[in-house]
Amino acid sequence: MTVKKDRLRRTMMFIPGNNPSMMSDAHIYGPDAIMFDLEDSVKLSEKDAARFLVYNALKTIDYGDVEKVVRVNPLDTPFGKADIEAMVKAGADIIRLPKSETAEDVKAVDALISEFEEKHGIEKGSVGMMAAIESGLGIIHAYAIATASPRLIGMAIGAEDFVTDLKTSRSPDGIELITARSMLLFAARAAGIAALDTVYSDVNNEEGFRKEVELIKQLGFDGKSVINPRQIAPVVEIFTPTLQEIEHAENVLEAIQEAEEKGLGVISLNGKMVDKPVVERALRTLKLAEAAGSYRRS
Ligand SMILES: CC(C)(COP(=O)(O)OP(=O)(O)OC[C@H]1O[C@@H](n2cnc3c(N)ncnc32)[C@H](O)[C@@H]1OP(=O)(O)O)[C@@H](O)C(=O)NCCC(=O)NCCSC(=O)C[C@@](O)(CC(=O)O)C(=O)O
Ligand SMILES: [Mg+2]
Repeated sequence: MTVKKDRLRRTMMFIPGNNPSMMSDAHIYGPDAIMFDLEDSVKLSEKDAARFLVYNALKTIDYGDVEKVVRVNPLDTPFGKADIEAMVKAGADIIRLPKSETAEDVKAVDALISEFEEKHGIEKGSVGMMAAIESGLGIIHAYAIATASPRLIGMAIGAEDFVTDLKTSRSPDGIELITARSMLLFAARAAGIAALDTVYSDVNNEEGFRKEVELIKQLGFDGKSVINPRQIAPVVEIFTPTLQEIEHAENVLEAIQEAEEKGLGVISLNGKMVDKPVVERALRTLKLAEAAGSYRRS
């Protein structure tokens, strides 16, 4: 079995790897994925303990359908290799590499995952990967990174580190991130993998959060990392097609069927042109609605 590339990944909720109470309840809040963090939310003195905690959580807690992602430490730290071995052995679905800057960074992790799959009797190729880009150099290499391993299910931007690298800070409208978000998105789409947005750190600012989710959805992202259960519902709401959008998509499909019966490739629906790309978008709307459980194909 290879890793499932096209499942819903609207919300990936970070949990600090040294917080057992969050680990035991996280799936109850209904994220699409849980992202256990062994990297920046865990201080150096707790790295080994956090790895052990996450290992045990993966081995003993039934997270149901929620995807289990682990953000490991980079390989240029003393923890990266041990993190990867423990998480592959524990049954993580996806290994997330932070601060990816080159295709070689991704290839090195891919090779270790292969080694540990074999060593621990895990099905070859079944552990997926995500690469997080958090620097200007990473963005410059985005397409090479996106195509560096068949294990990659997606690529994410890590905005807090990224703006630090840029020598700026995050603003309410996110102007400093617009080019990087777009470049990451182009690379992900060209490689056929998911594009996942970064965290919004001001958890009490729901209005600002919603604005950011609407922006990244409009740009084309597939989902967003969240850091708190309160951030899950707004993302799901914004990423789930509305009844009006579902109805419109159905009307588009009916209209194009009518066009085909008449031997036409283009037809007008309420004064607007319906052609192949419009049909593709309608199909995607219905697929998203179906995956979100708000639509069933008749
Ligand atoms: C933000 C805050 C402190 C707020 O605390 P608060 O106390 O105000 O939370 P409350 O809302 O009061 O919690 C109500 C109930 O929910 C429970 N609960 C809360 N959060 C939960 C959760 N995440 N998972 C499960 N359960 C949770 C809580 O235990 C309580 O349960 P209970 O007591 O039973 O009622 C807290 O959420 C938190 O620590 N978040 C995780 C932070 C984290 O992981 N950061 C690292 C990743 S970012 C990074 O590294 C940057 C990056 O790399 C990112 C990139 O790459 O994109 C870059 O560069 O940008
Ligand atoms: Mg970061």
